[in-house]
Amino acid sequence: MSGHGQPRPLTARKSPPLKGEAKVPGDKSISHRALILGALSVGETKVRGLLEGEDVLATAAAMRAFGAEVTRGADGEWSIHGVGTGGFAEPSDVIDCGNAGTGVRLIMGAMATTPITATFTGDASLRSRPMGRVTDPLALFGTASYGRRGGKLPMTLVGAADPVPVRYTLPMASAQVKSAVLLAGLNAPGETVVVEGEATRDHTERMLRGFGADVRVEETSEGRVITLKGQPELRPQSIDVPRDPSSAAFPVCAALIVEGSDVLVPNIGLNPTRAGLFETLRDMGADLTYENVRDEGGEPVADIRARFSPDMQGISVPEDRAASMIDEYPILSVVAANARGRTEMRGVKELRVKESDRIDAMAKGLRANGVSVDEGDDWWTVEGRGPGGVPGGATVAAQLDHRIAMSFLCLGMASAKPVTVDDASPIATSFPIFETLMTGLGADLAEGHPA
Ligand SMILES: O=C(O)C1=C[C@@H](OP(=O)(O)O)[C@@H](O)[C@H](O)C1
Ligand SMILES: C=C(OP(=O)(O)O)C(=O)O
Repeated sequence: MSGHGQPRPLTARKSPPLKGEAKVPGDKSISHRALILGALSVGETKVRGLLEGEDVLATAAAMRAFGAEVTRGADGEWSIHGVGTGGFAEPSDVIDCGNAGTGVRLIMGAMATTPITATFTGDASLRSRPMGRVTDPLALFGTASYGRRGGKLPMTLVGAADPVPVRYTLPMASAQVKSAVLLAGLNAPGETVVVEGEATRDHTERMLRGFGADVRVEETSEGRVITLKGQPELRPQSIDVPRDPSSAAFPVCAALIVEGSDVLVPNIGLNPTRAGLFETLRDMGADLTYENVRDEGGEPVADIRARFSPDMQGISVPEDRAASMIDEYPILSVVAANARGRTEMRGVKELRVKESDRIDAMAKGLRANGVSVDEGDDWWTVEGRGPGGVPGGATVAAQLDHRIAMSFLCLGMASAKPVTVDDASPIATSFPIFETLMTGLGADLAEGHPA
């Protein structure tokens, strides 16, 4: 897993035009959920297009540790024989979720209302991230947790023996916290209610319904009120995972900033709770079109075409869009550096508690490559240098963060001098084919530092 081996420096040089089709892997959020809900239903769930990145493979291993049978067929189709709601067995060893915030937080929720004990850990990045945001609402069900100071992993959860249903208002915009509470509510009697002030990705609600749970969503003056009826018998499903918009963001944005590019990224999930980046790029003047828009398995899907866009202007990104593009701010800032004028990103303090402090990581790396960045607690601004105007030439720290590593490699594809990331190994957590895919489009990526 990333962070356990030798660091692997990777350098991106100015790229010739990027051309062709970029088939990105399956959606990470949907992949985690398919494994977890498959493990909580009785019978066999089949999943095609599962993301086979380290984060999701850690969740697959965890589901085995809780008693589900999880296998991969030779054709790449995954099969999960679940144990039913409340049927998780007590794992005989520590659950290592690697780099995955989504994995650990959703699994904590899924086991929290079963009378078993489990201990969770992860890599150095995951061990630095806050877990209190999940264990606080889980305590309301009757779950006890014992972690390091500040609510950090390693952490032991003792599942509630007599869970009570919960009504919880999210204190921050987080689909992981919302999902943990809903998954815990599955094994509590009565109705569990989550209220979210800002809409976050709704894959858990959609997939719970697909598995036969009773989930109601109402828009009220408080926000979205999600009500789940506890103790359903989940029915196994056959799931086709759409390709990940958060991975699509990299070839799309690289095409917008590399002169002469024209790239088609087919079959991308465009759930409105995930598509904020593409709207923002269009607002900046990007040449980006949706082709063949359709509905697949309850999720909107389209092919995205991105062409070199020399006329992009910096904008002030609407704050209420933040949740729908939260993982895309690092790559947006790379596009912003190649646009004209200032791009302002506000209401984004959640970026500080991701795999790295993403405002800090991007600000340091952009400055080192000749881009001016200003930042406050929950905002940052990037001064555009115009198309191809970034000097480049620096090595940046990826800080065990896949999105930071991929963003700076895309920066290097459009900069005057090469850009190096000190360790590209975290990319395998979410986008294991990133290098092959980008070099297939024409990008110049090479191991090591520039000579
Ligand atoms: O629920 C999910 O699948 C995710 C939710 C988001 O995290 P938060 O819930 O912390 O905002 C996002 O950053 C992460 O990559 C995936
Ligand atoms: C924040 C991310 O993931 P996670 O929280 O699952 O580690 C991400 O993939 O950008």
